[in-house]
Order: sequence, then C-alpha cells, then structure tokens
Amino acid sequence: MEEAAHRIAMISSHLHHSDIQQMERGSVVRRSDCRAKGGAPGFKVAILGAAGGIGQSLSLLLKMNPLVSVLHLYDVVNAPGVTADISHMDTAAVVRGFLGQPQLDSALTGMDLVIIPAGVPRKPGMSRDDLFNINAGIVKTLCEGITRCCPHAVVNLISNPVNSTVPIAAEVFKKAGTFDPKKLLGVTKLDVVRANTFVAEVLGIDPREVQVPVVGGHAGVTILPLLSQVKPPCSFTSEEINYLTDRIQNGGTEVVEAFAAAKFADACLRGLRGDAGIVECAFVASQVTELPFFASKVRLGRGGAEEILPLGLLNEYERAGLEKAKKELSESIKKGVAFMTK
Ligand SMILES: NC(=O)C1=CN([C@@H]2O[C@H](COP(=O)(O)OP(=O)(O)OC[C@H]3O[C@@H](n4cnc5c(N)ncnc54)[C@H](O)[C@@H]3O)[C@@H](O)[C@H]2O)C=CC1
Ligand SMILES: O=C([O-])CC(=O)C(=O)O
Repeated sequence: MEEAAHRIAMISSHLHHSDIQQMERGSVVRRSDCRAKGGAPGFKVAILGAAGGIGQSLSLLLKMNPLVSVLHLYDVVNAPGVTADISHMDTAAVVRGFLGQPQLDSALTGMDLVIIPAGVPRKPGMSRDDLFNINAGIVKTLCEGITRCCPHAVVNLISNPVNSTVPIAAEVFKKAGTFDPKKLLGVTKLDVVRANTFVAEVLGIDPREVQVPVVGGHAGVTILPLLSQVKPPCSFTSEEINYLTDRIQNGGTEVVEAFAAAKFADACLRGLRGDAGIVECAFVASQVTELPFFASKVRLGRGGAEEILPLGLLNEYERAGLEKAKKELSESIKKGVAFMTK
C-alpha cells in the first residue's frame, strides 16, 4: 500500500513540478512521456499557438481524436500549463509540450500534420488584414521550422489573414525547395460550418444534414457561399440570400471557434489514412480561377489536397460575388508574396 501511495505521489509531483520546471528551463521531453511509451498507432500532430483561445480548445479536441497518437503543443507562453492540463485526459494520444523558439524544432520533428493557430486575433473594429503586420512574421518563422524539421507534413494554416498567410507560407516553402501545393491548406472550414448552421436555421432542419460549399477566401467579400449548390437542394428568397451571404461573410465578428479547425484536421487525417471520398473546402494553390490561390472543394487523400474540384454552375448573384471576391483576394495574395520577396 505504502509503495503504491509513493508511486502515485511521484507521478503527481512529476506532472506538477518537475515537468513544468524542465520545460521552462528548456529541456524538451516531459518526464511523463518517458513512461508513456508507444501510444496507439496513429498520426503525429503539432499545434503551434496551442496556448491561445483557438489553440487550447483545438488541443483538447485533438487529444480526443483516435487518429492522433502523438500531440505536440507549442507556444511562446503557457505551454507547460496547457500541456499538463490536456495530458491528464484519458485518451490514447501522448502529449508533449514545447515552450518558446528554442524548442520549435523539437516540436516539429517527425510531424505528419502541423496546425497553426499562432498569432494575434482581431479586436472589435479590426479587419483580418489589420493582423498582417504581426502575423506575417510569426507564420514565416514557424514555416521555416517546418522546412527544417517536417518538410513533408500537411500544414493547416489558421492564422489570419489566411488570404495572405497561405501565400507567405508557400513562398517560405518554395525558397527552401520543399513546396508541395497539395500539403498547404488554409483553413476555411469555419465558413462552411457557419454556412451550414445559418442555412439550417433558415430551412428549419438539422445543420448536420446541410452542406454549403463556400469558395474564394477567408475574409469579408472573399467568403463566397454558393447557396445555389446547397444540399439538400432548396431555394431561397432574395432577402434570405442577402441575409445569409452577409451573415456568413461576417460571422467572424460574432464569434470564433475551434470546432471547425478540429473537424478539418480530422478530415486531413482520414485523408492521410487513405479513406476515400473526403471532400472539404480549403484555401489552396489552385487553377480553378486565374488567381494562384483560391478556396474551393478539395478531395483529401494520402498526399494532402489531391484533387481540386471545379466550382460548378454559379448563378448571376454568385458570379457577381465571385468578381468582387477575386478583386480583394488578388490584393491579399500579392501582399503575402511581396512580404517574402521584399
Ligand atoms: N482561419 C480561421 O477560421 C480562424 C482563424 N483565427 C485566427 O487564429 C489566430 C489565433 O486566434 P486566437 O487563438 O483567438 O488568438 P489568441 O491570442 O488567443 O492565441 C494566439 C496564440 O498564439 C501564440 N503565439 C504568438 N506568437 C507566437 C509564435 N511566434 N509562435 C507560437 N505561438 C505564438 C500566443 O502566445 C497565443 O497563445 C488569429 O490570427 C485569428 O485571427 C481564429 C479563428 C478562426
Ligand atoms: O474572424 C476572425 O477574426 C477569426 C476568423 O477567421 C473567423 O472566425 O472566421
């Protein structure tokens, strides 16, 4: 009995004191990981910016995902506390925390999927583009780490402005000679999740039965819901179309959420596993329009976004929206590329 009590005391003292102190001093692997050998077969996933609002919820949701065997949580602040918290969940994934730039490479080495919600979020009154100055540099640094440590990983880029941070990431990867357009995906799933919810509200049905393709980009008018292609097939009055389009385009000013990012990561992992028929909207290098990047439906597979699906038939309202979206998107893409070439 005494021995068992001693063991329990040792474990809990490791988790609460020595692990956290070790991470803060800069050593990488938590002691509890030394005990947590093996783990379930599955994918290795890193979350960069794991201590933030999106990062913490996303960490929790991915710790619950049975496809994840190893979960690396990296941030420049508070990573030890978040890691200790998440690591107590009795699900299979082994969790390790990494704090600050000196531990970035260890956080990234060997990863299959890297999810990036690092950087500053909007305050009321700000546009996503207002975040460019700070987040561009953060994304650049993190992506340079990816080129060094896991150049073949699938990257889910969440940090805003996605319309510019994805082109920045692409330039970093091109510079290092590691760019695989199939593996770089800007996360626009939140637009789809919102669109499904708001459309379901209007139709009075379960949002899980609704599929709305949302194409273009991930800011204001570049978010283009294709309401003519909603499944199950349905029709809307022009008031409903204006209301829904506006609400979907501006949903980010109401609330942000990690649920969509976790759903998108899960779809990427199922693709990596080789599941068939996984189709999601994402902002990717694309030839669907004349722009070098565009969000549309993509088929996810072992190689990432293996096929970019066409936009399908657009009605007049959507064609007008597409022109507006392309104009703004083109500037945001140029801004991202210019950041890397100046
Ligand atoms: N694509 C999308 O659908 C969505 C995008 N976002 C974007 O995600 C980003 C994060 O949003 P929140 O979690 O609400 O912000 P937050 O401020 O709560 O968290 C950001 C985290 O990033 C960390 N961070 C800052 N610099 C870093 C660096 N160099 N390396 C690693 N981590 C670093 C911070 O320490 C913080 O923990 C924002 O840019 C936001 O606009 C948020 C929601 C949805
Ligand atoms: O709007 C924001 O600032 C965050 C985001 O991208 C979203 O919620 O769609």
